[in-house]
Amino acid sequence: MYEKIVAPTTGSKITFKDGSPIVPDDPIIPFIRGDGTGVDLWPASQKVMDAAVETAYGGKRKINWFKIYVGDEACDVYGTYQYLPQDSLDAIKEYGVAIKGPLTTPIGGGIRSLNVALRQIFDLYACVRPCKYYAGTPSLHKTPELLDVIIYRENTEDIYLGIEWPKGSETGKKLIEFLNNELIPATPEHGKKQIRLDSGIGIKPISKSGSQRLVRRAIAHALRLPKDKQQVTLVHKGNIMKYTEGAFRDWGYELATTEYRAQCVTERESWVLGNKEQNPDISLEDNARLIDPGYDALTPEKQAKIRQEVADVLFAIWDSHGSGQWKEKIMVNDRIADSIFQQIQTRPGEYSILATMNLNGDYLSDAAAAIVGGLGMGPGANIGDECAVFEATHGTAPKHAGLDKVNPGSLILSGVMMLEYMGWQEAADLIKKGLGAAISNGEVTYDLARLMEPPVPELKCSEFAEAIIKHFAD
Ligand SMILES: NC(=O)C1=CN([C@@H]2O[C@H](COP(=O)(O)OP(=O)(O)OC[C@H]3O[C@@H](n4cnc5c(N)ncnc54)[C@H](OP(=O)(O)O)[C@@H]3O)[C@@H](O)[C@H]2O)C=CC1
Ligand SMILES: O=C(O)CCC(=O)C(=O)O
Ligand SMILES: [Mg+2]
Repeated sequence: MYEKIVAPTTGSKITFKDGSPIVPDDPIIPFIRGDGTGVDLWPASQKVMDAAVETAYGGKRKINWFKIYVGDEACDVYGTYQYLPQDSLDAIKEYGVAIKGPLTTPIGGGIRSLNVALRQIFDLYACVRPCKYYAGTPSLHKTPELLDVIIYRENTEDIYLGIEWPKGSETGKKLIEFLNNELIPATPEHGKKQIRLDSGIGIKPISKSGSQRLVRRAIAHALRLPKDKQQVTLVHKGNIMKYTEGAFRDWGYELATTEYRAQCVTERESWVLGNKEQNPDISLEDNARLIDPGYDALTPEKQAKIRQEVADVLFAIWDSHGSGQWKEKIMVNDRIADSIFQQIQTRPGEYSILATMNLNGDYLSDAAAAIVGGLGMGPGANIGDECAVFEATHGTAPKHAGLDKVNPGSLILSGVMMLEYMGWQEAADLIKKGLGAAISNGEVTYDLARLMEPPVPELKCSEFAEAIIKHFAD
């Protein structure tokens, strides 16, 4: 069935039911080693995962690894430019859960990202990136321990749809002329705007269905968190891009207040309810004034709209959410993207799940990882309804490739996410314990060692993996 790869002769397939995996004790899991530092990261990470599973289950459970090829390694095996062989796609489709090291994307070249291709081919629409502090991890931030967020980044549209035309191309020019001469003049709100003829053009589509399935997963995750972390923040730049970023926010709220009506309260609703709880006789107008501090400066039409909003909230959810019941619900709020970058630094403890569109989530996940120790501590997962591929937030870090130097923490923690997704919590917990203990003990790779006070010697990538395993026994 495969051209150049052979599946393990022992082991069984993971299957899916209603979007969740059904995992045998001997799953076959395809893995992609990755380019650049993947040569160092993968062996270290596999070793830690195997040791954790063996220690936790004493042979009753075992992962049967299935080596598949994507990226530079694939070209060695399948031939020039064969970066993404059909064999590898077939294997991921067949076995459902896979894990990968980083893959190179040349900037500006003809090759689209292999990472993005995998996410799109398997419709892995939720890119889940937790950023949590492990005790003892050095950080440039003063209070990294307060940050404990999970980024839910939409993974299939926005810039990931990758529809672009270069400056000067025939199609690009045609599109600009069509926009300048027909569509823009036909849309009065665009006034006399014109696109410069020497522009490159990129399309940024944000769909309602794509946004809502992402937010649905984010809210479902929030429901599984402890009470004090049951919050979903919709991140957007809707003040500037109303029909893409603003729509993402609106569709998020719509989903929360329909499908999850019983479980959710929005921040604005909580203000309306709270105002009435404080003052049961409060008028609609005074309530409106409190939820919108600029109320008195608004036009009568806008004021009427806010009074109507207050009336609607009280009518719809006072019985189910009023008298303090809303405090037991998932809080859904929204923040403008630039503001959230400063908020996770100045108020790290105030956020939990951050639901984002694609590009905002890309930036935000690197920034949040930096707070809790850097890209060596940033795990991730790409989750769809019938497939999941686990991988770190960082890339191939080419200047460090092959030196047995970089921090395997991100890929190992991506393995932890995979084990948790499989329901193998005992093995996942062992790794988290070993990793935490190794860091607390100052047994770390260069990236963390350079931040430690007092300084500690650097461990190699492979030595860090061994230190984690050693600390399983603590
Ligand atoms: N999912 C994927 O496979 C991804 C792939 N990429 C691709 O990777 C390539 C390189 O991208 P680049 O922009 O350099 O970003 P990278 O994330 O690869 O590296 C940037 C810097 O982050 C630090 N870093 C990254 N990984 C680790 C680690 N494991 N341990 C410690 N520090 C780490 C290093 O900083 P320092 O040197 O200061 O210590 C490194 O130089 C590009 O082709 C890009 O497209 C990028 C992101 C994701
Ligand atoms: O595919 C790439 O090269 C970049 C992907 C990326 O930056 C990410 O997934 O965070
Ligand atoms: Mg990125």
